[in-house]
Amino acid sequence: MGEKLLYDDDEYKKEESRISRVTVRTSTGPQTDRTSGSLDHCKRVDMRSLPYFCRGQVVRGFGRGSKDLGIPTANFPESVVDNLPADISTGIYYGWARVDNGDIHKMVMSIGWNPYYKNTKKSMETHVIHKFKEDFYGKILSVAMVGYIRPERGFKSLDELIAAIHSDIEEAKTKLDLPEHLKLKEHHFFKTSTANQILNGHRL
Ligand SMILES: Cc1cc2nc3c(=O)[nH]c(=O)nc-3n(C[C@H](O)[C@H](O)[C@H](O)COP(=O)(O)O)c2cc1C
Ligand SMILES: Nc1ncnc2c1ncn2[C@@H]1O[C@H](COP(=O)(O)OP(=O)(O)O)[C@@H](O)[C@H]1O
Repeated sequence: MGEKLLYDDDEYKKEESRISRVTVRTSTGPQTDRTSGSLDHCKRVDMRSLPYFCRGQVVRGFGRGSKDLGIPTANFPESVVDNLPADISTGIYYGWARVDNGDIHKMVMSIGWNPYYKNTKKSMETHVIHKFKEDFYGKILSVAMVGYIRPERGFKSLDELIAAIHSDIEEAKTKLDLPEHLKLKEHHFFKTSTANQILNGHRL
């Protein structure tokens, strides 16, 4: 299951044209890496490409999120990852998330190969900033990615990775309180039933 964007009406068309404008500018020159403060040849994400909306069923990952990091991350299936537009860069994003038709919560998401763990498969992993009573494998996760935080990085220790994720969570919490981000909680995307699904733009 790999649903991208689901709308029924004109909103859908408007949003679809915006999605097709998604761009990531890759700079060839040196620029400041916001997380380390060092000069680095890194991808600069054009914020105008966001928000990006997607939806899919939560599948099992390597089980490290809760065990190693104390930060559970819900994984999207391959079909969702493989259908990301090429111009959505890997890296760490923040936004809004909803499990099935539940409440909308703040979230942070990592897209890429988890350089610390040297994964061979690209993944999209969402930490929902909320304490759930139980796991939600198999449920439908809807996310609106609204802002970019930083590129993925390798770390010398697990503690450094954990500290970086906690700092991402704090940044997400603050940024998502901005009016332009708060209004996305009311977006039509979150009002559509998860039962009404479109797979990569085609109604199922
Ligand atoms: C906000 C956030 C930032 C992350 N940043 C990195 C990173 O910079 N480098 C990295 O290797 N993994 C990063 N990760 C991914 C974690 O390593 C990953 O979620 C963890 O390995 C759990 O994977 P699992 O769900 O497959 O068990 C990040 C995850 C989140 C939620
Ligand atoms: N706040 C949360 N954010 C994300 N997932 C959560 C949260 N609370 C519970 N979970 C559950 O934990 C799972 C992720 O745990 P994790 O240890 O990272 O395992 P996995 O590698 O299988 O994804 C999610 O799929 C979800 O069912």
